[in-house]
Amino acid sequence: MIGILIVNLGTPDAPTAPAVRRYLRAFLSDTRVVELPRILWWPILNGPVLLTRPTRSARNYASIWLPEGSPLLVYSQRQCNALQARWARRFPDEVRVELAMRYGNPSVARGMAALRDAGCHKILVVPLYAQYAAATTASIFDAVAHTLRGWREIPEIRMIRDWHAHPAYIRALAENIRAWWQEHGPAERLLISFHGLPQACITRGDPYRAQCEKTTALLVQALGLSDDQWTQSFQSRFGAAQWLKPYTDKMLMELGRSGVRRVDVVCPGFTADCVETLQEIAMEGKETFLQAGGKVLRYIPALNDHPRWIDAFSEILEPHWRYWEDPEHFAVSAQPG
Ligand SMILES: C=CC1=C(C)c2cc3[nH]c(cc4nc(cc5[nH]c(cc1n2)c(C)c5CCC(=O)O)C(CCC(=O)O)=C4C)c(C)c3C=C
Ligand SMILES: [Fe+2]
Ligand SMILES: [Fe+2]
Repeated sequence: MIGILIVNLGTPDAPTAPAVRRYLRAFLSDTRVVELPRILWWPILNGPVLLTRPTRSARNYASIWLPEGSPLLVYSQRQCNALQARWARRFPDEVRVELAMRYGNPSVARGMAALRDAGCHKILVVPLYAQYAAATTASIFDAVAHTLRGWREIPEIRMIRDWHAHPAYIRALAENIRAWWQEHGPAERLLISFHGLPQACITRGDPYRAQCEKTTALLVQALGLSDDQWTQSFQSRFGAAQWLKPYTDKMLMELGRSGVRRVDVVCPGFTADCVETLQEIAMEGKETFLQAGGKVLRYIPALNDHPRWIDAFSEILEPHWRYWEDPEHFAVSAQPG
């Protein structure tokens, strides 16, 4: 049996300040996420950040919470279930898909143990991020490695690094947007917004910005947009440092002020809708745009568990685990040196 561990960021267990505090403490204690020396960061985290942010954040989560739970968890779980169902039809008893969260529940340790207990000796780790950043992708690798420290027999492991330019991903994004326009009519401007990252991460070598720009270029080309029909920006700034620019909120203000009346926003970096898309863009971003003079802001939903994304995602993942079934791969490594 081959195990597929799909890993997303994580989300609070409840839309309450204590649950958000627990989640933020785990998230923001990660040295991959905040790269400041602990002696500087610890008092800031345990002081202003964890005293004030959980209350405000909990309100944001409450405004988008689903009956089944946090949207990030609900949509990520549906993606896993759909992948599992799809593969169970085509390759009975060959693959087992588990969802894990880097911070909070269900944990990486639990997901790995579930795969081990199901008899998986080969595990493909899939961070749910199309664009690579050390803060997100590499941190998932850390969590997997940390879990394996407690195992005597470790499985064969592969990890997908990113899929920012994969034709199936670009096609799914483009079809998603085209279907939206067919149903709701076209917009004046498409704003393509990615999660931000501190500028210093790029200076230190993260390929994140370049990968976001590549995704945008391919998407715009697939949609056949001319340069005056789209803009790209980065959202979700955190803290006082410089983040990637242009900032999404500033861009929405500028668009509103410059007389653009109708803007559609799409967030290709998020495969599952979450507080950053449903609250920050669809609610807060909309208010910003309208206050600046805009008339209509529409948020185009993420790929979530739409069949066109499950098709594309399985196309992206299959070569990575079916490689284990390919006798040629073993023949190469078995050649006498
Ligand atoms: C898509 C890729 C992501 C990158 C890159 C990323 C970097 C990053 N994020 C923070 C701080 C916060 N992010 C928060 C939420 C959040 N971030 C991502 C994805 C990326 N983050 C997602 C999918 C979510 C949503 C989680 C959910 O529960 O819905 C939050 C928490 C929300 C809040 O309090 O506003 C923080 C904080 C940093 C510092 C960082 C890079 C260094
Ligand atoms: Fe984030
Ligand atoms: Fe946010």
